[in-house]
Amino acid sequence: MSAVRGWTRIGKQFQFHAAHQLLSLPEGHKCRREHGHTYTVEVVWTAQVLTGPGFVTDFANFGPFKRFIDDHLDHQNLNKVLEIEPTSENLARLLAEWLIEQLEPVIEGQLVSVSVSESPSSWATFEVARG
Ligand SMILES: Nc1nc2c(c(=O)[nH]1)N=C([C@H](O)[C@H](O)COP(=O)(O)OP(=O)(O)OP(=O)(O)O)CN2
Ligand SMILES: [Zn+2]
Repeated sequence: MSAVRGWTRIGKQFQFHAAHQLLSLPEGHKCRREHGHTYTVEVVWTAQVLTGPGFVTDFANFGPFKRFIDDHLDHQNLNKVLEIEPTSENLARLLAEWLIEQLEPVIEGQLVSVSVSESPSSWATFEVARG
């Protein structure tokens, strides 16, 4: 065991395609009109102690999160399937809540952040506050 202590982070990306419109924006704003994005979601997960061959957690353990995205968000109109205004910021928080409630109790490590990107040039990150 090394004398150097610290936390190790891993990241995994997921994609989905969905339509949305931001109805809180003023009339005439282009994002008020229904349109679509190929969303990228990046989850960052951390642990202090590695398990098995040297994993924070097996990447395969994110399978239930992929299924949640596929079943509830992919090829959906986000305004119809969510109760929140579907901004990147709100989606990042919603997905973080799902990961903390559903995945943290059953796999090693813990959530650091969730980023949601509507395009390669824009993203929003929700960072979990601990302690
Ligand atoms: N802070 C945020 N601002 C905006 C969001 C958001 O989720 N958070 N979302 C939108 C719209 O969804 C819009 O579709 C994306 O906006 P924008 O990046 O401005 O549009 P383009 O992809 O067409 O990018 P260009 O740089 O204009 O080509 C708006 N704002
Ligand atoms: Zn949009």
